[in-house]
This record gives sequence, C-alpha cells and structure tokens, in this order.
Amino acid sequence: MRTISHKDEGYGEFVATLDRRAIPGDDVREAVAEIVREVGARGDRALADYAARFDKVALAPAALFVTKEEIAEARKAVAPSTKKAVAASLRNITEFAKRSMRKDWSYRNAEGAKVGERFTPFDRVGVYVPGGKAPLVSTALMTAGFAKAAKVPEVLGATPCGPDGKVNPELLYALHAAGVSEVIKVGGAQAIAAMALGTESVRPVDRIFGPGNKFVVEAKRQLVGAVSIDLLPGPSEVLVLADKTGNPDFIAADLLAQAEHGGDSVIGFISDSKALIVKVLKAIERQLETLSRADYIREVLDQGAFALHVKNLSKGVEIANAFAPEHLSLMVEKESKWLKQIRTAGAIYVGNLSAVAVGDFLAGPSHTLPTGGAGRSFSGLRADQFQRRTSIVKLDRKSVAKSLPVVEEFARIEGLDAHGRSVSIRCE
Ligand SMILES: NC(=O)c1ccc[n+]([C@@H]2O[C@H](COP(=O)([O-])OP(=O)(O)OC[C@H]3O[C@@H](n4cnc5c(N)ncnc54)[C@H](O)[C@@H]3O)[C@@H](O)[C@H]2O)c1
Ligand SMILES: [Zn+2]
Repeated sequence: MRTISHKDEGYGEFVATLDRRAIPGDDVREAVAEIVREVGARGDRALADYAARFDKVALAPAALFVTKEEIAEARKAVAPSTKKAVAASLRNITEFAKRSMRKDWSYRNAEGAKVGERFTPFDRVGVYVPGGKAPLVSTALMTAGFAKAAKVPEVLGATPCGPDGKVNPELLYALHAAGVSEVIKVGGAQAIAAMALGTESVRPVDRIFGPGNKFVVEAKRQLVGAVSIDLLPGPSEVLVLADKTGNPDFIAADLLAQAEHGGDSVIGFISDSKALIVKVLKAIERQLETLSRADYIREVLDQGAFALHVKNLSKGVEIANAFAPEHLSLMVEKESKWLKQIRTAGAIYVGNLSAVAVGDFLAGPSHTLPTGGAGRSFSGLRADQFQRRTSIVKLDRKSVAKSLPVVEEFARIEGLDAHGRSVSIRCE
C-alpha cells in the first residue's frame, strides 16, 4: 500500500493523479469495439466463439439460455438459509425502491394548459451480473430487484457460465427471486452487445443495467444510442476518510473487504492523523493473514491502494470530491459538518459502525454505483431508472387561445408560419 504524506516530496503530483475522469484506455476501447462489431455481424456464432475464448466453455447457439430444468435444479440445491438471506435483502430493496420511484403528476400552467409527467416501466431491460471472479449473488438482487420493484415486465439477465456450462445455482436462484424472465449464459462485452443489438436468439432490450469489469463497462459506453444505460459501474472501490476518532481495526477491515474484489479494485485511505495511518497499516497486515482471498488482496494492495496523510480534513474532503469514489466511509468526530461537504461519492457510509458490506448485501440502496471517477457525472442505480418518462400536454379552448400570442411571436421570429397557423386555426 503506497503511503504518502503532505510533507513528502511528490505529494502534489500524487494528489493530482487522484483527480479522475472515467475515460477508458485505447486498448480496452479497441478490444471492445471489435467484440461489438463481431456480435453485430455474426450474432450467436460470435457469442459462442467468445465463450470458448474467454470463459473456456463450449456453448452451442442452442444452449445460450438457462433452461427451466436448470432453474428447478437451482431452486432445489439452494440452502434454506440462502433463500432467507435473499428474501431479507429483497425486502429492503423493494421498500427502498418504492420510496425513490417517480410518481405521475400534473398541474395547470400560466395559460391554463394541463401539463404533467407520466412514468411507465420500460418494456424490456437487460441486467448484467458479473460472474468472473465471484458469483455476485447480491448483484443480481441489487439490479434486477429494482426492475421488479418498478414492475418491468421483461428482464433479460446475462452472466458468464463456468467451463461446465452451468451458472452458479445461488446466482440463478437470486435472479429468479428478483423476477428475471430469461437468462443468457454469456459474459463480458459480448453479452452487452447481444442485449443491445440482438442476435438470432437474443431479442434486444431497451436499456442495460449492471456492473462489470472494464470490458463490460466500455461495451455499455459504446452502445449508448442503440440502448440507454444506467451508469458506468466498474471495478469496485472504497475511500475511507477519517480523523483520529476512526477505529483502525474497522478501517482495515473495510479496506480489506474492498480489496477482496481483486483485479482493478481501488482502495484508498485519507487521514489527518499520522498515528491512525500507522495503526491501520498494522491492522491490515494482522487481519490479512486470516483471510481466504489473501492473494487477490495482496495484488490490490500492491497496485491500486494508497494511504494519504493530509494537512487537515478540508484538504481530505477536496481530494475525495475530485476522486469521486464509489463508496466513501466517513469516520470523523464532526460527522454532519463533513458529510455535507462530500458531493461526488456514489454512496456515503457514516460513522465507525457503518460497514460497507452491509450496503453491499442488505441495507436497501443498490450497491451498483459509479466508479473510476464516474461519480462526478453519474449516480448509483435507482428504481426510477427503470421508468420511462413521458410528458403530457392537454389544451382546452381557453388555454389554446391564451397560448396563441406567445406562439405567434416564436413562429414569427423562427420563420415557421405553419406553426403559428396550427394554433390560430384552433382559435377561429
Ligand atoms: N461498481 C459496482 O457497483 C460493482 C458492483 C459489483 C461488482 N463490481 C465489479 O464488477 C467486476 C466484475 O468483474 P469480473 O471480471 O469478475 O466479471 P465480469 O463478469 O464483469 O467479466 C467476466 C467476463 O469478462 C470477459 N473478459 C475477460 N477477459 C477478457 C479480455 N482479455 N478481453 C475481453 N473480454 C474479457 C469475459 O467474457 C468474461 O466472461 C469487478 O471488478 C467488481 O469490482 C462493481
Ligand atoms: Zn464489496
């Protein structure tokens, strides 16, 4: 874990690198563009080729979809304790979703016309659930669960299968508990392309949701237009901001939990207390020994991890806002003062007891959150993103007449006399 203090040489340069923009590298961009082109041109055959190449599985075009038998098997195989956990998480998700959904409204404008908005669920959405490094059962709930709450009638799930051609049974169970209507056993950029463009066997969707690795995220970015997307939720990250009241063992535990996602994960720790930083580094070493994914964690600690000693908390907040972390843990004495100042984080966990993992699995807000700096311009996944918004305008005799003078003025200055006429004809 790289440790650097405001007193060190190179501090300014390092802090500048924390001011992020979510822009993919050329190599990822080109690799994904080719995958998208191939799926567009060769459909199911391209999906089978990529499954063989990346997931080491032989997937005949006829075997792309999870079967009814596989779902029934999963239902039998999953332990009652797992079913209970899935239900508990879904219950919180559903309640949270209800409160953030948009409701229809209307009012009469200054001319007396009735104007308003109507919200209806998308007809058919795609939900990507990563399956590369871990079966992210919770991610199935934290995406599809919101689709269900928003009453989307058709949800197509996509997740890579193992070399045996099977999807993890707990993951399948969760997808079905969250109301997914069909599932393709395809992962990566090719899955996103199939859902956006359609293939011989996959009917395209209207909007694509869900997190993934850098290839998945880039595919979503490239396919905007064919579909819309939720956000850019890539490799997971946490930034802890703490003063001397932070609990070093809890902070270490949160950082390790995040590092456990492996690969491109990013973990950061900012504090104005040098003593706390030293304690956290020691606690990390101590706790790491007992964890099963120590190899993944070490990789992350060696690559994307940093501990930053700042002059004061204001400086820390400024850096955190530039960094726009997916998760921000705030462990400070004056909680509400500093909480107000953090603007770009996808989710904020307040206080020593608010473990990020509770939000990962259970709390209610979706754990699908913007990463890589995308938090500046995107928010986390929400139920209202599954709603299509339509505006509605209704005029009567009085309001059409009252609207005429302003319409005629715009029609005159824009040189669009047919526009003016289309309103005056109704006032004769
Ligand atoms: N931001 C969030 O809200 C959030 C939530 C959950 C998970 N995540 C992140 O999702 C990510 C999941 O990543 P993952 O890799 O485990 O699973 P994944 O399902 O996203 O990716 C696996 C797929 O990547 C493709 N792939 C692998 N190597 C490739 C290559 N060289 N070229 C092209 N395609 C390739 C393969 O098709 C494979 O099926 C993690 O980084 C995790 O942190 C983020
Ligand atoms: Zn996590």
